Amino acid sequence: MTTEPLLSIQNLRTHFHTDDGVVEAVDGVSFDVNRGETVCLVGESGSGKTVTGESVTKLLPMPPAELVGDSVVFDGEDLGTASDARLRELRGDRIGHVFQNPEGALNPVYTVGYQIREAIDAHRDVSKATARRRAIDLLEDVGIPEATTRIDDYPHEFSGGMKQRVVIAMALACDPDLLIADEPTTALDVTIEAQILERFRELQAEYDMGIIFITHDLGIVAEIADTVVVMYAGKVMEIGSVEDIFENPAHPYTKALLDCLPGRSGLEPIPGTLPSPIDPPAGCRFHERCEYATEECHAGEQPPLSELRDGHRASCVHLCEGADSLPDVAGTPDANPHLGGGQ
Ligand SMILES: Nc1ncnc2c1ncn2[C@@H]1O[C@H](COP(=O)(O)OP(=O)(O)OP(=O)(O)O)[C@@H](O)[C@H]1O
Ligand code: NI
Repeated sequence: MTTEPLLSIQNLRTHFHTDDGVVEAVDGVSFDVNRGETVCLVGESGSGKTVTGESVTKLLPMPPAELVGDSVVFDGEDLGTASDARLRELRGDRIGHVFQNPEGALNPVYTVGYQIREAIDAHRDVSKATARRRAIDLLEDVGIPEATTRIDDYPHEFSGGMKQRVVIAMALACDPDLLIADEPTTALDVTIEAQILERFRELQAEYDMGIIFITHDLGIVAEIADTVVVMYAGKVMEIGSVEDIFENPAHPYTKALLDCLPGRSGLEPIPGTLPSPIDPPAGCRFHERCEYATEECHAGEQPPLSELRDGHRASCVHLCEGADSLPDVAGTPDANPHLGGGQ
């Protein structure tokens, strides 16, 4: 038994070179994924979740993308220096991806059966008949009715939700050690969603698969996550066990996200918008929207992630040096001049 993490991301920085300037989409993100562990990436739209997932095996178009601070170690192997051929070998075999957009993941000119068999053939030496049998099993596993006949249909003959299931089946074709699933169940109804999540769980139990699960749905996070990574504007704001995050959220951003959950104080989205990824503000990237922000939050770098409890860390100046709660500034008028001081 090895105790090394399955995947270790250290100071990942992924930038895009655009006509308007450099987009710092992911700016110093670090976390580990252990075998059998589900790590959920959460955060508002544009936080850098997808770019983080796609940086692992360099699925991004380079250029415009560039991996600046580049340390991704998968099962002891440095993917930062791995060749393109090696990365292709790992993708779809030991590392499976479910993309946020299923349309882009399927080729309209081939049947879904052909595409799943290709995914198997590329990495396994099996007969055509075996690959076909396996493809049918995979389609059944993700809840496609009459998989034996549906396998010969083309992508356009499937509804959006069905296409998404095909994409999930493809990602699972080679029993990956690591599954990176980007909003995999968003297009699906809750019954199928539950069925797919159950399938992930089974594979986890069977093969000790590690999962990076990207989602907006904090209800799913509460259900499936072991560890939660809260991202905002390319940075990790907080990281901890699912219990830490839901029962003891430390960063004001995490609290604000949780407050948007049904049954909590409000259903309103967090006021304000993400800062420009080209010219992010100094200090904490959340300070312009933070009700706890004080002068010291406006300058310098994003505060380091400081440890609150075993493995529970948050990036907030008010929580440094072992303090484990925020100062009592909420509600204090003009604690944060950006918010207009409670007028
Ligand atoms: N090809 C690209 N060129 C320039 N900027 C990009 C590119 N791809 C992503 N970005 C930018 O990188 C940042 C992070 O995007 P990303 O897609 O990772 O966010 P996300 O957290 O996955 O959001 P969502 O929840 O909407 O999927 C955004 O500011 C986005 O505009
Ligand atoms: Ni995304």
